[in-house]
Amino acid sequence: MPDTSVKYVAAIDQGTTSSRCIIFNQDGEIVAVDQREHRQIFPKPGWVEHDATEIWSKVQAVVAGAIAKAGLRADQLSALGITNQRETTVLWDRATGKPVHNAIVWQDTRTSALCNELGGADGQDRFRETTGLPLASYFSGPKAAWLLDNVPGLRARAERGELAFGTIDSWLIWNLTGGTNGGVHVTDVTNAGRTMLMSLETLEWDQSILSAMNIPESLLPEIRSSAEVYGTAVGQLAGVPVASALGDQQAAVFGQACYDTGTAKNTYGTGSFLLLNTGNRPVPSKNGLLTTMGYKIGSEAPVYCLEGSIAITGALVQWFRDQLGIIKTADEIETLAASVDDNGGAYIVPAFSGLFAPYWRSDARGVVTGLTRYVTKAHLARAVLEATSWQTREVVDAMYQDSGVQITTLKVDGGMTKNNLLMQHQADVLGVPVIRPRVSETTCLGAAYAAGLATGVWNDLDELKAHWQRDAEWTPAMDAGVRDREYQNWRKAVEKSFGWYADGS
Ligand SMILES: Nc1ncnc2c1ncn2[C@@H]1O[C@H](COP(=O)(O)OP(=O)(O)O)[C@@H](O)[C@H]1O
Ligand SMILES: O=P(O)(O)OC[C@H](O)CO
Repeated sequence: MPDTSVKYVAAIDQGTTSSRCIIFNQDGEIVAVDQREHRQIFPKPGWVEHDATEIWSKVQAVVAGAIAKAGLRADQLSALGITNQRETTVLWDRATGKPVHNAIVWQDTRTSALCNELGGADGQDRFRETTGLPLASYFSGPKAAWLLDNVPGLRARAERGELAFGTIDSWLIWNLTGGTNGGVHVTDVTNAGRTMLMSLETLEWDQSILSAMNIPESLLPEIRSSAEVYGTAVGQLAGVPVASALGDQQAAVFGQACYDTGTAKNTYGTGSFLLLNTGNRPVPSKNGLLTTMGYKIGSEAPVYCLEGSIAITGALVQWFRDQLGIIKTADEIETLAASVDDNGGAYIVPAFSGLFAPYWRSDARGVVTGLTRYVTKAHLARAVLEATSWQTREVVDAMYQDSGVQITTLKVDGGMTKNNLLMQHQADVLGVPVIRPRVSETTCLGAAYAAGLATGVWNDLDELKAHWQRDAEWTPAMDAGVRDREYQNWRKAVEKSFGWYADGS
């Protein structure tokens, strides 16, 4: 039976491949977890969609599952926090509550040509000063513009004020708080910051970008902080304050207690996202990173981050398993890779949908290079894992060049961090210790923390920081000469991936 004197906070993590709900107690410990996958829809090469209605059903199911497993009633939850896959774009009809098209997922490349067109003479940097982002198919604004221009009737309906735009946080909050029956249409600064429509300075929609992309403001949600009560849930969570929203990578920053300027975390999932807290001012990037929001607690000053977004890391392990069939489970890759001492000279650059940070090359495609007859599947298994650590090394180098901050330890989380060989290689190629916390579900934890701060479950960041505990640490052991030589090889391999896809779409 749950302890009735303890306060509980629920968090929903709506991710790219699955949704989960985790309930935490006041010590930040997990009480119950429920998780469900949703369909990945691939209508054409490079296109990736989700059914937002299916996502909403799965979210309701995992909330019910987690509450049941915890043996709690909704009225025992002090708050609900939301964290989500970022950039994925939903348009829905305000009157019916139904999406007007499948959601366009962050990985979808259909807007590459539109982005090239929008860039004009300024190219990728046209909106960078205002938004911190290079023009790339990754972000939501061009996805919304594409829908308005390509789905018959949508532009007229949007101009009549009949439609709503949202990233997944907005879609969930609107539904959780009543949908067509009074649902609130809001987003938080971390999600709004990934649309390429928000100014990092004012934290408001930027009129000149809206007009350049031809997006009516009436579509857009109100931008709020990441930790405040947006509304009260109805339905199975009736009465629970919906009290936080954070993009999943920013939620991991919050859950990893990266509250001090100069602290960083890397989350290793489908892709990997390394965020460095740069304090209360945005730091512009000249080296292929994103300047992005970290979080904003109520009326406090916003915190900014530099981000190195890597599109494919864990997804390369999935490809090795599912497309090549060399391993049967993701865990097997460690045993196979450990059966040899090195990569045998082979490198794999997983530019499956171009390369994100620090290159932003939509013309890149994957390469396997350095092959000789000596190379076995075990060497390739190593090359798969090393692709993750080398890509991370490149974004860490870019962080240093942009911010002058030399990362002295790296906090890590996500599904790949259970791979010891990978984590050791990561420490080796960065030359700094890599540390994993005891609660590895840092994304949900961050959303729960923010919701709990907004509702008085926790008082301040110091209290949250005290919950963080080390679980495992890997220290660098590689000879510096070997490391530098291998890094050069990696960079040569990356160059070979450029220019494979001529029109960049
Ligand atoms: N033992 C392992 N070694 C390497 N990669 C792994 C291992 N176990 C899982 N993965 C990878 O981790 C990813 C899943 O991590 P997760 O944090 O759940 O990702 P996401 O939230 O993006 O779905 C998958 O891409 C999978 O291939
Ligand atoms: O859902 P994830 O964990 O793959 O994260 C996706 C990122 O938010 C994309 O920007």
